[in-house]
Amino acid sequence: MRGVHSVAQVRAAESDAMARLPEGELMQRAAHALSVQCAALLDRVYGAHVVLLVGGGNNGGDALFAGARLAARGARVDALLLDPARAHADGLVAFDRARGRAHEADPQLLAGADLVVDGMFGIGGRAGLTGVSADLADAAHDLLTVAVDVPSGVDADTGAAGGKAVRADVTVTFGAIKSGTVLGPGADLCGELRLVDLGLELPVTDAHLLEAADVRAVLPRPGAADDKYTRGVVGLAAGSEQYAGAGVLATGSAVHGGAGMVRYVGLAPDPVRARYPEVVVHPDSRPHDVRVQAWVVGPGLGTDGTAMALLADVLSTDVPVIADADAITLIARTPRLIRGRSAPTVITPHDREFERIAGQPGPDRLAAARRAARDLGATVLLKGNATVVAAPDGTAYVNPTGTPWLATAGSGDVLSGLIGALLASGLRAPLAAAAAAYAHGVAGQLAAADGPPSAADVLAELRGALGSLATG
Ligand SMILES: NC(=O)C1=CN([C@@H]2O[C@H](COP(=O)(O)OP(=O)(O)OC[C@H]3O[C@@H](n4cnc5c(N)ncnc54)[C@H](OP(=O)(O)O)[C@@H]3O)[C@@H](O)[C@H]2O)[C@@H](O)CC1
Ligand SMILES: Nc1ncnc2c1ncn2[C@@H]1O[C@H](COP(=O)(O)OP(=O)(O)O)[C@@H](O)[C@H]1O
Ligand SMILES: [K+]
Repeated sequence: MRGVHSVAQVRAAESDAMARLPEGELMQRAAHALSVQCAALLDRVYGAHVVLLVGGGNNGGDALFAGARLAARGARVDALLLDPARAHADGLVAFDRARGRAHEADPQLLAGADLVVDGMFGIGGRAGLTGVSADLADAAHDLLTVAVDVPSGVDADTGAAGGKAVRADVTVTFGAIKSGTVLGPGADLCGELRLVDLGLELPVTDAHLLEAADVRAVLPRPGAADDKYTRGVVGLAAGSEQYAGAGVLATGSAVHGGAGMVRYVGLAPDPVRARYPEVVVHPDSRPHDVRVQAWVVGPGLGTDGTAMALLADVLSTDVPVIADADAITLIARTPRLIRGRSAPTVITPHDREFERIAGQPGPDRLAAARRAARDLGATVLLKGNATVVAAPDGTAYVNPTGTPWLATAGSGDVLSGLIGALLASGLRAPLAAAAAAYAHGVAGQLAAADGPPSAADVLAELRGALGSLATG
């Protein structure tokens, strides 16, 4: 797991480091690392044409010092100054000395560049570019682009990008992973994120970026002493006559997600029975009558009185519950159903479901998920590109896997079933949700490799995804 930090935390650590170190040392470390990364991206530094986009803050200073190093190695380096009067003075001197050429910002000067270095705005940046900075971002669009610290136009805390932002191939980020580089549009706009260690002393953080090794460490593996019950039994209260497929997908995902046994008490048992003979179907039982270690409730359940009664029964049990889809809509009407639970609850809203249960998520998705988790006393998995999982105590995980192809009907049902299987294995709720999001994202990527995937295709890749994660 890699720690994710806020801009305020990074600024505090930077000012501590600056108090200890000679003046300018931090920026030199940043610029050195940046120039090394830029050089590695060029076939050859000597003779390469590099264009720097230089803002009026320290982000521009980093770009100028790095550009000076590349110019000293024989690159032809042009710096386009957004605001010549405010360009970093020492950086400009170093750049001049290395025979770099500074110009007023003109998008036409980007033509033919081998590499663009985006040093317009860093952690001082706001979401969205306008005017000449937007024109420069447009002109750089099809060129190999390295963002300095954060792509310009991306809010370094939230990842929000407003209208226009730089789309980088590589982002060289300094000292810490800022939340805006792994969340929201920022996660995508960064391209490949490369962290440079500046020797900052960062505070312990409760936000984490998941890695494959974290998932490997928690995925359940049956031992010699296990039987189907000790591995964990999942109960499914999903599917209805109208939405039978959702029940089938969520159930299938629990089956392939590693549960020892799956029991079904939903409202459309026949298709589940037909598709998954290994599932134990209890057509006339209520949740309290069957023994499980975790419940999945909601996908395709409907929102009528029967669905509400089934949901209330599930939530009145004392085992972990993952509530999705229609269950979220129903819980939004009666939040006390989950507030008073003794066992953990996970809810997995997309934005519209989140809005029903906790108001608009807004641009700060990490803060929104944390607020809802604290308020509801539940683990909240807020879906989207870079899914966020927040626990009631504020611990949060950001998932880096997945693909926009996952935005297909039923793919959320696959996620629910997998979370259920991991909860039943005894994994703590926030980790179960986060590990499931990671594996679901990998399954989505595998499924998308063969062409546009359906939710059934994602489900079909789940075993492969879990297998490859388990073995590394
Ligand atoms: N501290 C250190 O020692 C180290 C710092 N380092 C580097 O410093 C960077 C932070 O530098 P920084 O604080 O100077 O802010 P930076 O991001 O350059 O620019 C802020 C300026 O831009 C403007 N502006 C912002 N967004 C805008 C927009 N969308 N559209 C238009 N204007 C916009 C904003 O204007 P304002 O909001 O004030 O009106 C303000 O004037 C950091 O990311 C790292 O690269 C490293 O060298 C390591 C050592
Ligand atoms: N733009 C996107 N990029 C990456 N993943 C996405 C994007 N949009 C949605 N997803 C993922 O697709 C899945 C969709 O789930 P959901 O909306 O619940 O679908 P359904 O209700 O049809 O099953 C979630 O895992 C979500 O994180
Ligand atoms: K930048």
